[in-house]
Amino acid sequence: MQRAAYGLAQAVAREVKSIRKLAGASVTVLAGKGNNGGDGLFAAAILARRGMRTTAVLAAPAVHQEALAAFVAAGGRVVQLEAGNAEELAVLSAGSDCIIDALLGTGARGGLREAPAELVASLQELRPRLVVACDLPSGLDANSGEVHWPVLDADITVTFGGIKAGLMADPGEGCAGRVELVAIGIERSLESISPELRRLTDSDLGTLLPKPGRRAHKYSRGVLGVVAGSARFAGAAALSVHAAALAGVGMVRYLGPQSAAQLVLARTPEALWETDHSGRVQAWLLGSGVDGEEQLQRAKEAGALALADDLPVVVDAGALSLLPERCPAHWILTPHAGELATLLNSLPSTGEVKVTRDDVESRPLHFVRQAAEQTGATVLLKGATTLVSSPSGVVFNQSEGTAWMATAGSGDVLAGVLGALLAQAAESIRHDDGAYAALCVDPADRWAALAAVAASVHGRAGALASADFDGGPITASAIAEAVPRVIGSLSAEYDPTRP
Ligand SMILES: NC(=O)C1=CN([C@@H]2O[C@H](COP(=O)(O)OP(=O)(O)OC[C@H]3O[C@@H](n4cnc5c(N)ncnc54)[C@H](OP(=O)(O)O)[C@@H]3O)[C@@H](O)[C@H]2O)[C@@H](O)CC1
Ligand SMILES: Nc1ncnc2c1ncn2[C@@H]1O[C@H](COP(=O)(O)OP(=O)(O)O)[C@@H](O)[C@H]1O
Ligand SMILES: [K+]
Repeated sequence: MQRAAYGLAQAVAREVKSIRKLAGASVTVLAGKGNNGGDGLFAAAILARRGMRTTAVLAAPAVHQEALAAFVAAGGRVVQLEAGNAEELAVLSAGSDCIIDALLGTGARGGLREAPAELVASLQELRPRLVVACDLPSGLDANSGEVHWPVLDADITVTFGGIKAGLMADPGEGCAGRVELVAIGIERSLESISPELRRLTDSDLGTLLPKPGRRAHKYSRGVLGVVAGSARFAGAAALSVHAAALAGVGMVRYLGPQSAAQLVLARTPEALWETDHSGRVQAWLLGSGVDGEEQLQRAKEAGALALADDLPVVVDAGALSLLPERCPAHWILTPHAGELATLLNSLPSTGEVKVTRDDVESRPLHFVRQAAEQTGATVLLKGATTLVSSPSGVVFNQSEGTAWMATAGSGDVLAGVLGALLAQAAESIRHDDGAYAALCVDPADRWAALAAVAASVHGRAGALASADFDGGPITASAIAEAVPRVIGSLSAEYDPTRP
């Protein structure tokens, strides 16, 4: 607890010092009855000894006794939160330079209630200057990222021992601000426990991104078959094929109506327009912008071929309704929240109660796992944070994008990038050359890891494209155009001397 409190106090001191002198600056700790409150009070005691004016708002009649004693001994002021004074204490707290949210930690069941809930709701409206959450924002479920409102949005969350899943999955991630990890000496015992959520780092991405060997040719690089677009949604075909080409695929075979093919070829003359399914491919991309019987039929036939030949498939948008009874893990479904709800409702194993888009947005981690488990596929759930669940339940989570990416066609670009990576990497995934093993990715979870690479490349490309316009808006086409730069710079991170 002392290590946790020390780490928390250091972070608060550093942040406050970046705005004003520490001595004389004020901090208010909101302390709950459990150990989380104890951490907050111990941290505030350290800050009081460093000359800060400290106030503790006690949210329960009895709080951590030793921590409270240390806080009082250090000169801290104590006020008791009661039924009638929540608003008054919210105004008092909002006046301080920093608020430490130590109401609830990992031991919480459900969210804040009564006076603490009132306090936090009022504080949120008063827009405090700086909020540092102790371990996690109070009201957030550490394991699922589910949020029980009200929650005080943190600028920084100082978390202990390991980054909790709930800090990396929406909607929790959206409340946590920047997450900083403080080591408290229990990490070794955590190593044996497989992490709930995993985020790939720059060098992981560099390691997993496929690279052409010196003697590569276009067929050995991987060919992607694409059934996307339709007369109505021709743009989806053009975007996904172009993105696949920019993500380094050896070749694209496009299957679709002539009107869409014309647009595809005008945009990407490198692609081939095929009128039947006879050309060999290493992976399929099915569904983006697919509409109408004829194109759905093409997607269905390609899906059947993929099953027969054991080929990996990206299943997007229109093709999500064409799943076999049980998918292999190398079928990667790419729904957004609404599509995931529809998909779950179409599965006999979901049961009577219908899942809504809101349900998925409130508990994305839960539902992405459920979909992967029920379908057998790898499921990539799109959103501000993208979650990829392997059917084993291991989840990767990437969140490098920008909200400007919420624009039409952005998902088609992601599908193209993922298809391109699948076509290139299918062989090396099946016969790992050591890259996945080096990153401790189980064989069963390699498809999910590669899908996470695609999500990460896509998110970074969006951020880079927006940065080109000083953080301004972007089109889906601009995301695609930035993909080669992202792959180039990440590949440079790859250190071939890694074990
Ligand atoms: N190795 C470790 O684990 C380390 C842990 N550390 C720290 O400990 C924190 C976890 O501490 P914790 O277990 O005491 O839980 P925490 O959330 O502070 O309080 C739970 C208490 O609150 C109550 N309560 C529950 N739900 C409630 C609600 N909705 N609304 C109101 N009350 C509610 C419940 O009481 P009950 O409902 O049973 O009366 C229970 O007694 C963790 O986040 C980290 O900061 C670090 O020091 C480093 C090492
Ligand atoms: N707020 C956001 N922040 C970051 N990325 C986002 C955000 N909203 C959406 N995205 C990303 O943009 C893409 C949108 O895909 P999708 O909903 O399928 O759009 P479309 O069907 O128009 O192509 C996904 O990759 C998603 O992760
Ligand atoms: K907290």
